[in-house]
Amino acid sequence: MQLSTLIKGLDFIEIKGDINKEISSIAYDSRKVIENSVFVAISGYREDGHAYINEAIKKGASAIILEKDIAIEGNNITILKVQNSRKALAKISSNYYHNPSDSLNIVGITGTNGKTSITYLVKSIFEQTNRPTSLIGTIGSVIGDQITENKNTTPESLELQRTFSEILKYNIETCIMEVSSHALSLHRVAACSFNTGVFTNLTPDHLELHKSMDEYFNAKAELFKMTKDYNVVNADDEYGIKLIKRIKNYETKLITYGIENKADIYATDIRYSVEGVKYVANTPKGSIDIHVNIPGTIYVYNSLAAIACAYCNNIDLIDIQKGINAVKYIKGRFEIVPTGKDYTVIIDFAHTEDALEKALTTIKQFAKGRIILVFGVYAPGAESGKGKRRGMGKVAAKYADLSIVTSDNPKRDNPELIIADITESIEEENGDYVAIIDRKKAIRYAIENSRKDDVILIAGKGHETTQIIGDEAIPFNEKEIVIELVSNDQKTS
Ligand SMILES: CC(=O)N[C@H]1[C@@H](OP(=O)(O)OP(=O)(O)OC[C@H]2O[C@@H](n3ccc(=O)[nH]c3=O)[C@H](O)[C@@H]2O)O[C@H](CO)[C@@H](O)[C@@H]1O[C@H](C)C(=O)N[C@@H](C)C(=O)N[C@H](CCC(=O)O)C(=O)O
Repeated sequence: MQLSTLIKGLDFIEIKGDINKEISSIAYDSRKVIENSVFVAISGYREDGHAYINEAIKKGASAIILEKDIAIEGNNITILKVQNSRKALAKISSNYYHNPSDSLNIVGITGTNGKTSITYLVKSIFEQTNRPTSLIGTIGSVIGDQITENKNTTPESLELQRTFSEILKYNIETCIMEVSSHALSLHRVAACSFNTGVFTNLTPDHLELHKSMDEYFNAKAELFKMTKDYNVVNADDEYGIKLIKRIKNYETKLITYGIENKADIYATDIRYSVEGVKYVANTPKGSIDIHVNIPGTIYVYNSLAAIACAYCNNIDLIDIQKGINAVKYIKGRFEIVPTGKDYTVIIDFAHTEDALEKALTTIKQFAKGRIILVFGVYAPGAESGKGKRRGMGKVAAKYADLSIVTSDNPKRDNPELIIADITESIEEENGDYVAIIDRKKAIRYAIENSRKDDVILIAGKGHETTQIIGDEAIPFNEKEIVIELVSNDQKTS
């Protein structure tokens, strides 16, 4: 592609050199540069891409997009200075793949909780109408039968636009994707055209990046400026209410959902059991019985959000009903591990105070025995860390009969110190706990000490298949570990 075509629509501070040359590819990592690449220098959190410009040139980059004035070593290098390299990367990536998002029907889902589950529920509903549907999110990108793991929940713009173009090659028209607040703040979705935007809720998380709840909220709210057809918002969430006020005069139509407050799509006659939740969904097109195979109030909300998306896409109520019921489980999302024992083991991704409270109160709705909780807190490496650890400890003490406090992804933090912060708060609330640093040993302890009718909740890592200790990602598949440990448990059967 010619450089002039690639940079079409991009705002520059300065252009130096030839823009009519042919370029071979885009790279924002110097290690991925090939002959005639455009290298985009990004000022990151850990590294500054500007420090790698000369390395990129040595590897063959013939054009550089940058934000800072840097001494360039090389001849015939085109230099394009921009205000924001990440935004520029998004725009040129979209141009490179011929703006694929314009040809897709994209549903973008944001909020602290529920994003992954909603993507799976919406995909399943769409598929009842014989519309092949792709998915991009925490568990990976799903295109046809292929699942590709993603480094991030919402991939960097270059990978994202490439994925969109792959989806079109498969003749798939719909893409349901999770849009993280990081992606919005770091402009990964800057050049995307969204048809529907969904807001689930907002509770403290990722404050290491966003610094305050207001900043976190503002990041999420950006999505709703980028949608063409519908904005779908949870009317029961404090920040959902704030968002409704902010966007109600936007041209994009607003559809609300909820249980408590007045909403366009709402649930009545809710019935809970360990097998899931049943309720009546009321929509402007009529009412229908819904059976979600995953328990808890949170799944009433998640399925209502999915129903709202389906409503916005003109899908019949009967297909909505079938689509939701067809989802039997979602990897690492309140996933009941088949053990064949007289106790229950659940794996859930809950890694915030709010999500942990929701998971534990859901279990309270059906548990006949004790609740044994295995959890840790990942290391965000910022001030928010201690508050989060204490908050999660408090929730554990309130709802769990026994907490086994262990490591999550301690990364470079000292796991003993993380655990000490958690157990300090459990003690203050008179909770019962043991501390076991090694996560596998902690799970073993829970299994060995369980009794008939107990429910073991292993929280925090959900679908993840590694544990990050130091800088190393060690293989750690929680579901496989549970199955192995349970098969060694001779206590009950
Ligand atoms: C904190 C954060 O968000 N970091 C993201 C950020 O990395 P960074 O700014 O730290 O990059 P960096 O390592 O400092 O490098 C800066 C630049 O130098 C370049 N470089 C670096 C070394 C070199 O030899 N050559 C070179 O060119 C890098 O390629 C990069 O362009 O930009 C990268 C490219 O987009 C992301 O992959 C990376 O996500 C990291 C892996 C991450 O952990 N992100 C998490 C926090 C995140 O984004 N999470 C959300 C989900 C949240 C949720 O659960 O809702 C997500 O969407 O995944």
